[in-house]
Amino acid sequence: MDDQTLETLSHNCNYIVTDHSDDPSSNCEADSCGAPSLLYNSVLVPKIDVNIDTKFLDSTSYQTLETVTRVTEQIGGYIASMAERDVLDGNQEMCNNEEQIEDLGNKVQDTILEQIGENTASTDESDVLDRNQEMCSDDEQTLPILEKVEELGNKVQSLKKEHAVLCNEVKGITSDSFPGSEVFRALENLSSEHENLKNKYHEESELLKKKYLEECSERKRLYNEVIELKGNIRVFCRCRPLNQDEIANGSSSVVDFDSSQENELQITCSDSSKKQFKFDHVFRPEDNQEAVFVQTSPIVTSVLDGYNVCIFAYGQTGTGKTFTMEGTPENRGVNYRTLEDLFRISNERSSVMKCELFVSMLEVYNEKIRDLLIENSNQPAKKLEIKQGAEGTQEVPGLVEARVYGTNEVWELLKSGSRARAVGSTNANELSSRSHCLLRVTVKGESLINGQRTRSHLWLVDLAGSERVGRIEVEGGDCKTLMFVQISPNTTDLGETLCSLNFASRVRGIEHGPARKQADLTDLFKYKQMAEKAKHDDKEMKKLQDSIQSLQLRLAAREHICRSLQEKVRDLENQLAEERKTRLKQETRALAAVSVQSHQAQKAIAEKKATISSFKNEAASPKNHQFLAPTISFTASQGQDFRLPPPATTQVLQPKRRASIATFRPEPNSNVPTPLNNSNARPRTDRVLGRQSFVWDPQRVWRTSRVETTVEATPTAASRSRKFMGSPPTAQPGSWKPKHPTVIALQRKPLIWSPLKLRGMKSSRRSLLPS
Ligand SMILES: Nc1ncnc2c1ncn2[C@@H]1O[C@H](COP(=O)(O)OP(=O)(O)OP(=O)(O)O)[C@@H](O)[C@H]1O
Repeated sequence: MDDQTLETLSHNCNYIVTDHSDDPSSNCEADSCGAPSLLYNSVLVPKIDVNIDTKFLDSTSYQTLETVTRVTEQIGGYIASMAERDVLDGNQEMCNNEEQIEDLGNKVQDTILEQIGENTASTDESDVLDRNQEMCSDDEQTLPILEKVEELGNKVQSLKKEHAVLCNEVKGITSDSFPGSEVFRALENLSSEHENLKNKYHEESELLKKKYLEECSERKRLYNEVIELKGNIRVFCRCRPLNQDEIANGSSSVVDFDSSQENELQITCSDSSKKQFKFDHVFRPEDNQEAVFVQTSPIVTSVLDGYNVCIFAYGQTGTGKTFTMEGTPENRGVNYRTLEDLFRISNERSSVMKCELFVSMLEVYNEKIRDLLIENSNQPAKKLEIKQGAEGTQEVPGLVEARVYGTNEVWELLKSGSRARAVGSTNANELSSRSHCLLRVTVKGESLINGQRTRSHLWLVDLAGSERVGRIEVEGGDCKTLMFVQISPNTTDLGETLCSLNFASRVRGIEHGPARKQADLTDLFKYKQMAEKAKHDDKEMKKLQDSIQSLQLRLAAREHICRSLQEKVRDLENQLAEERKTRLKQETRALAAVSVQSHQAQKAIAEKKATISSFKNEAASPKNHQFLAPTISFTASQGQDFRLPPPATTQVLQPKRRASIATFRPEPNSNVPTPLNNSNARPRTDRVLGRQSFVWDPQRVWRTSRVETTVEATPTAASRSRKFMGSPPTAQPGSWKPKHPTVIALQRKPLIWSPLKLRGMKSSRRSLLPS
């Protein structure tokens, strides 16, 4: 193929090779030219787009292109088939295919070139030229075909290289790289082993956690014990050096430190006598701030353990209280070092404890409290007061609490507090001598292991000059206290030095109760309030229950009374009814008896009359006139008159009525008060009647007695209730026998008229009633 032909072809053909290997989204979809790209087992087979403008190709070239497409498809097919097979086989296949691909690539290249060459040869030159001209006018951008072919060749080469690399990679992949059933089993074993280990680890970690907590509390306890053994009030004495002026004035020191006697000092008095003082630690003039803090820090650690701590400096003006507590930027004092230490320890414990630090600063001057951080918070001045908080702690409500995160911030706060302190007076030194400066550090801690919360305070106090303070009250509180007694060695300050040392010795002798660990009091207070409320509610409930119980008892008693009253009413009503019945019966029977007797009497009288008339007739004869028949008059209840012979007394025969008498009889062995055994209701003895009667007291009857009738009580009533004593015990209806003498007499002895009896009546009161 000559250059011209190639040039012509380059103008007529547009043959673009596009590499899609960077496109991760490419997949097995074939494009318009049928060149597939494959993604298999993370091996990206690059997709080749061969875009040839077919309008410039004849049928042969077109066939060639088809061949190329087919070949490409074959390559894709090989790769696809390789993908479908086992990787091991695929690996081998890949190696075999490598050569095939190479051959095919060469074949494709040759075929294209050959076909293009043939095509060029067979094409009419003039036609090609025409087309070339057309192409030039249509598309100036078309690349020469040779370049394209070369490019394609390069691509094929680079693909080969890539393929070779991939093959090597595939070779590296052995069957062991793929999970077989054994691998799965091993994995399962591993996973179960892992699970067991996890559980074991969890158990062990729980155990360790528990042990850790125990150890922590033990450490705290022991630490606290050590502090307590040292004394909850510890007194350190610090003597400042003689200053330049004093040295210049030739002043000498009155304080002696005996190196053999640690923690002791001697004061040479004006009379040359020596006074010895002993403290928990004695700092000499040459001891620096660091040495002071080494002794101070153990007590500071207690704050993080949840204990309240108070460190204060006491002493004459100019003895170094402020120097010890605040210090200078070069020689920082206890305040700064304490906070530094708190941050350090809280950071060390950060994995087990969450700590928040807050700082407040106040000044007590002329018995007024001034918030020294108020200037920072742009808040108006408030009247602050010390109040007794929950659990007896001293609180200052409304005091600014600044959260601090680091020592730099603390230093800034301390400086601004000191500035605020100085603002109040034109003479800062004068003010500092008269006022107390208090720095409060609040530590809020929360254990990340058991969630226990603590809230403790560290008070760092720089007191006013001791000579200005009338009296200091050290109260039996629950915090660990450290006092710095500051002294001057100067002879001129001897008096004040002795005063301070004496006071400090007394303070050291104070027996302080054991410090208590401070829980977060806000929660505690809340719970305490709730507990108190619950207690109060319990009490109220108990009271209510008691009153309900007593009301129930009263109600039951009243119900009982009511029931017994109802019972009594019923009994009395029954008794009354029975009595009425009995009385009615008695009267009826008595009347019936009287009527029978009167009837018999009438009959007898009629007989007697007949006898008498016959007797009269007999008597009419002279021999019989010696006897005078008497006249008898007798009045019966039925209105019949029985005339008795004079001078006999006429008596009206009436059925006698007898009222029932109710008596109260005590139950045998009964303590129930009755009219008989109750002196208030004792019955009067009716001597005339020979019976007992009583004064009726309805109330007593209802309350105490049982109503009983005497003999006259009805049998039914008696049988119903044993209250009716004296009634016939076996009385049955109809078998009852009257006891009324008249009735008995009338029943038993029928009145039979006899003149013989009339004779006996002359001298006595005549009666038809049996004696
Ligand atoms: N141990 C010391 N070493 C070096 N200098 C000291 C020491 N103690 C105190 N001073 C210095 O003595 C001076 C007075 O100290 P400072 O102001 O702390 O006394 P103070 O007791 O706080 O007085 P005031 O009661 O008036 O506030 C300061 O200049 C301070 O630097």
